Amino acid sequence: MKQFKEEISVADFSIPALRIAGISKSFHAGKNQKKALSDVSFSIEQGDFFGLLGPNGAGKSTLIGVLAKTVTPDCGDVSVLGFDIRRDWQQFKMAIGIVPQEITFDPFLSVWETLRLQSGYFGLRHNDKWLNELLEVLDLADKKKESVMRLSGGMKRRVLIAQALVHKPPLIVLDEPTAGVDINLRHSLWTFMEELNRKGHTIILTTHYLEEAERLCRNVAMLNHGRIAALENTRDLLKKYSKDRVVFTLSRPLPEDFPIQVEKLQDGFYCLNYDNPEALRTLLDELHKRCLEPEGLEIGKANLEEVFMRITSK
Ligand SMILES: Nc1ncnc2c1ncn2[C@@H]1O[C@H](COP(=O)(O)OP(=O)(O)OP(=O)(O)O)[C@@H](O)[C@H]1O
Repeated sequence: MKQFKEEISVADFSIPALRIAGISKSFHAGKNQKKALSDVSFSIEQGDFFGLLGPNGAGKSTLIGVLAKTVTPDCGDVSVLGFDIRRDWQQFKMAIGIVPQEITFDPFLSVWETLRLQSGYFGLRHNDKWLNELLEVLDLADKKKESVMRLSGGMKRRVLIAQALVHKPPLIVLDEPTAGVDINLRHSLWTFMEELNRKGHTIILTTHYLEEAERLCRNVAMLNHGRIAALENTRDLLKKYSKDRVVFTLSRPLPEDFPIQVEKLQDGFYCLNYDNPEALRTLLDELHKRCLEPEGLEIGKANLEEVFMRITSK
């Protein structure tokens, strides 16, 4: 992935990149009412790489819809870099770029025309230098004149990203940017997002690929049934809800008086969850003392998937 030439200008760092306060939203489906968001509040600092996670139907897209002003909340306030979504809509929309999940383009336009049109939406007339740089960075330069509808799925996704960045928004929201994308493109998109973040953009990422969120996001919010179920630094969350574990196999059963409490998974298979790597050394020493050398040993690291399962099954 190529490097950006231009850095973005940053605002007063004491102002949150995004502030969401008391957002609720219900949808009417016939006689029934579905509460998609219930009193959701959180703030994201400038420069953060933030994961918005949650199972299907948790309310992520509804929240992004609120940011895009395609969903009107029943109550609550939203501001980006201090600009209120209602009072300061012009500044708000200049400060945020949303990469939607759905791929929708005008089928008759080329890549270049799509980006020019989007620039026009923001009133940017002399934007060609930046648009060319975006095409270059996203490896789309040779597709400039091609009709967007003729591009492959992965290329279309890149155009969606370029489209969201035409006005160099300080806050970028990526709704499932890697859904259905092959592993090579996924890796290059990660590099691209990291580069944007390094240049000062605040990034909000929603994804169902939890290893992706674990790798990229410094902080995460987990939504569940429209409520914030966890809001924390990713590493702290891992420490709190997930443990490292070792699964080991023995040819003989563990003696009843074995001093360490381990879980028996099935005959010959045992598991120990631990916080401190010292516990693993102690386990191996105790096994060794009893001439019980493990035949197999597999170490698993704490991961966000486990945290997610615990929090969302509560
Ligand atoms: N326009 C709508 N009319 C009625 N119900 C809706 C509407 N939009 C969303 N919902 C409901 O609100 C809830 C939250 O949906 P939302 O799409 O925000 O979840 P999500 O976390 O984005 O899910 P996914 O991961 O599947 O994209 C769901 O129960 C959904 O059916």
